[in-house]
Amino acid sequence: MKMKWLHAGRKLLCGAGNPNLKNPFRAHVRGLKICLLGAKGTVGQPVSLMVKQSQWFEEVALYDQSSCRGLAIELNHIDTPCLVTSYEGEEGLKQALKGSNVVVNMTRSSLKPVTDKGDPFIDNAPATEQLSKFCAMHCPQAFHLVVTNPVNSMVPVTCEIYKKVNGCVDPARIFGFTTVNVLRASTFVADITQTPPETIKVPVIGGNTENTIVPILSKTEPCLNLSTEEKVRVTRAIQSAGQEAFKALEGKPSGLSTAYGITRMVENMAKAIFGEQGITECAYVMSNLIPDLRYFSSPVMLGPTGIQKILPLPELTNYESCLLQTAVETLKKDIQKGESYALS
Ligand SMILES: NC(=O)c1ccc[n+]([C@@H]2O[C@H](COP(=O)([O-])OP(=O)(O)OC[C@H]3O[C@@H](n4cnc5c(N)ncnc54)[C@H](O)[C@@H]3O)[C@@H](O)[C@H]2O)c1
Ligand SMILES: O=C(O)C[C@H](O)C(=O)O
Repeated sequence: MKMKWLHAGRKLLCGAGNPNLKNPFRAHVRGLKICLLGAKGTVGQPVSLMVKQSQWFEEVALYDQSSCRGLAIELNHIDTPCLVTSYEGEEGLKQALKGSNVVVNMTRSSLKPVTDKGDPFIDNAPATEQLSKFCAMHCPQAFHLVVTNPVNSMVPVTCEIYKKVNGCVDPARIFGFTTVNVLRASTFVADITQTPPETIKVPVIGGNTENTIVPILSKTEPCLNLSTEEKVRVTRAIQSAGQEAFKALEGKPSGLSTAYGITRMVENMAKAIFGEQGITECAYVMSNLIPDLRYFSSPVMLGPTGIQKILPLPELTNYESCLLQTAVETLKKDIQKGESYALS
């Protein structure tokens, strides 16, 4: 009988769709709310699991066009303090976003099979447009991380929608996710130099597609002596890693390493919100670092209200300058595509 009651009580405490049901024993968790859009997907599910284990979030709000109720119930069986809630429909989306400090857009809206890559922009722009409208209305102050590809165009879509809805956008709070390229860069450099990957830091600038990803291997920390041949080999490996994994995963993106990178990014956002100083991450943001581009990925310093500082471009080698030139030409078109879509 007691077990039954406990089970029923536990069911209620799962709080799927009911954010008011909070366990007072969870109160010691840092009080931030994160909302995960597209939580049911290949990327969304491992992110939900990893964020459930984070000490920085009090509530993890799951939203997807397909119900996340079961996912929330299951995750709440994990005995970490934060509460996972799930929301459905338009009213649910508003509730999911309300009070969120961090929002992650990881949606992919194609009805086509995942193996048919098609044009991810055409597939994904409508959902990003619709969800950004809700974010602009219900949590304009949240740190908004755009994971949905093509990031090069989806960040401009997101920013333009905020401008349309609110008349302005805070460029310090909208981030395009590129961390997975940085993870790959550290790992590949470590492999070639036989060093521990977690000690290697490589700035990766530009954008998030093969010919816009520009690793700055000349500024690797600690300073490493790679031959020209090694630099070219590692650069190509970093640029093509997403597509290689996509093929090997038979038409699915790298869900797990992406989830790891997203968790690192949102935890760093949380630390910055709580006042930790000196946190830098690479992200694709509104920037005037490159005169011809309105958006660019580079190391940025985080603060309690978003990007505190976009770090200056380091001095590049001739090889890196050539890569950057190619990236700039593609980025101009990608940015234009996103802005025109949002303004049409
Ligand atoms: N930036 C990066 O480095 C990076 C890396 C990997 C994946 N991605 C991108 O992340 C996205 C997600 O990839 P995935 O493999 O998890 O896709 P997926 O198809 O497995 O999952 C996407 C989820 O989004 C949901 N969704 C679609 N439209 C929605 C809407 N309007 N509202 C709410 N939910 C909606 C779907 O129901 C689905 O559960 C893709 O755009 C992918 O390209 C980016
Ligand atoms: O989703 C993709 O196209 C690949 C993704 O950006 C990745 O780098 O793994």
